[in-house]
Amino acid sequence: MEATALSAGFNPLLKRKGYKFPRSCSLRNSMSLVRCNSKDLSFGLNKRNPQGSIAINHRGLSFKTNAFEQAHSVAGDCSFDEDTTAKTRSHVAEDKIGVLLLNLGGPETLNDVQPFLYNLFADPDIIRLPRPFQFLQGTIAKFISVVRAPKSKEGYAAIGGGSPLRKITDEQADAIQMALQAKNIAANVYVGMRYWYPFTEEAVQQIKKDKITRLVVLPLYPQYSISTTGSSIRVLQDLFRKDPYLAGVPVAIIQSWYQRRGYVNSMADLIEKELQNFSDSKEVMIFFSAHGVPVSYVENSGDPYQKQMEECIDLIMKELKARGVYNNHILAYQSRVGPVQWLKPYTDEVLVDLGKNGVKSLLAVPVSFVSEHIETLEEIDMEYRELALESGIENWGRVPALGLTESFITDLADAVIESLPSAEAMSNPNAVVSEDSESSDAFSYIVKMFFGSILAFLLLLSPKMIDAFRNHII
Ligand SMILES: C=CC1=C(C)c2cc3[nH]c(cc4nc(cc5[nH]c(cc1n2)c(C)c5CCC(=O)O)C(CCC(=O)O)=C4C)c(C)c3C=C
Ligand SMILES: [Fe+2]
Repeated sequence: MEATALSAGFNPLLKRKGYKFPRSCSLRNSMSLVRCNSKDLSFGLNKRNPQGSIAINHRGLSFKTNAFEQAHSVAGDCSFDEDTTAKTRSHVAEDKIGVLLLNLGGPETLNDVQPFLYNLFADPDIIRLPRPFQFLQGTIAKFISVVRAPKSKEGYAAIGGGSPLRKITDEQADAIQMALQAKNIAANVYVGMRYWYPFTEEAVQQIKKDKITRLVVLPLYPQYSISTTGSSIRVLQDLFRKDPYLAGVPVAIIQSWYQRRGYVNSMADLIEKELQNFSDSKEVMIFFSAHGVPVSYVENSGDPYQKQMEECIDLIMKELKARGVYNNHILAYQSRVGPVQWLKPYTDEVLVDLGKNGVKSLLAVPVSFVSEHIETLEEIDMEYRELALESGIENWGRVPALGLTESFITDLADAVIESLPSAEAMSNPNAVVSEDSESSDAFSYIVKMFFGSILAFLLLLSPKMIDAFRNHII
């Protein structure tokens, strides 16, 4: 896991601070620190419960923890040194802790689809225009969102008329809050979406209202990409810099967590379980399908997404091998949009090739996201399944998203706890992004803007471009 304080975290490539955290921590907090509704919580130390276990039941979810086990080590991999443990303890005692889950957001009704797409394409981390053309971002976003909306609406209509992302993320927030309570950490867990309600701005307002004094930011993307975690953190940075209260709140950002044991093991559990549904389980091709990003992100902007994705798959496969599962596997990228090159190989092309090459059984594993969403429920379950069956694959399976899997939620709670001591206030709230010297030449700027606008509109209106945005299905 990489956790960085807010001031260090916004450009992981340039400003990595080099924090190193253990995979688990030892906590010696008093149980009296647990604050929650007594109906939801029971614990005690008596003859019937000599381990001092704590059971929490809340909205149908339940967690158990062992107070004594916690007192020594949560998972036993390794533990914080005395100093870090003492710091964690003092934060828990003195601070009002908040956890902000960052996610993408999704349209809840078909009427939301076009404005949701507008928000997405208006994000300069999604459509990255050269500086002289950035004033066109809103217009281009409007244009693409209108062109793409009908196709997108079909997809959302096929999964029940809207994205399930808000509901699932709220449930994950509740579950993480309870898992933290089970580990003697009282925290408020907030959800901040990038492109739809509840927006990150709303969550941040609530954090301020609640007078949170220490914040952990946990993006719900296992791997870091400029287009996902990077984009959300940029928004957060702007909000924190502008506000004197927030600028002083110590913040820790967990940039990526695909390498955590709890995550890797939970993924391996799901894959192992799903393999059992095949009669020829040893012959099944494990097909990891990740959301793509344009190649330029990786090659020109240093996006670590592809490297992290490959490492993530290696870790999961190593874990499976350690369990005696030796299936073949492959990684491909799905969901490309627009006319540029995306990370290869493309999921649809690989499925066709595998079918041609005689693969008969295939287990699809969505790996870049931890909730069910349009790309698992529509793109994988419907479109790719159909394509695979047409291409000669006879047995198809799909691993569910991690969602509320207990071992996974518990591990995220551990990640939060481990990052608490590293939280730091923004060190330089007045820092402003330096102006590009290019724009100082006013005349050349105006000329570029004028011809740029004409060129951009000609390009955008070309039939090839319209088709690329309309038909590359997400
Ligand atoms: C790690 C996950 C994701 C990456 C990386 C990512 C990059 C990325 N996405 C688009 C364009 C679209 N994404 C859309 C939906 C969508 N994207 C992700 C995740 C990642 N995106 C999720 C989980 C979702 C679904 C949300 C939901 O409603 O359930 C869409 C809209 C869907 C559609 O039109 O059909 C678009 C468009 C780009 C351009 C990009 C990288 C630059
Ligand atoms: Fe996306």
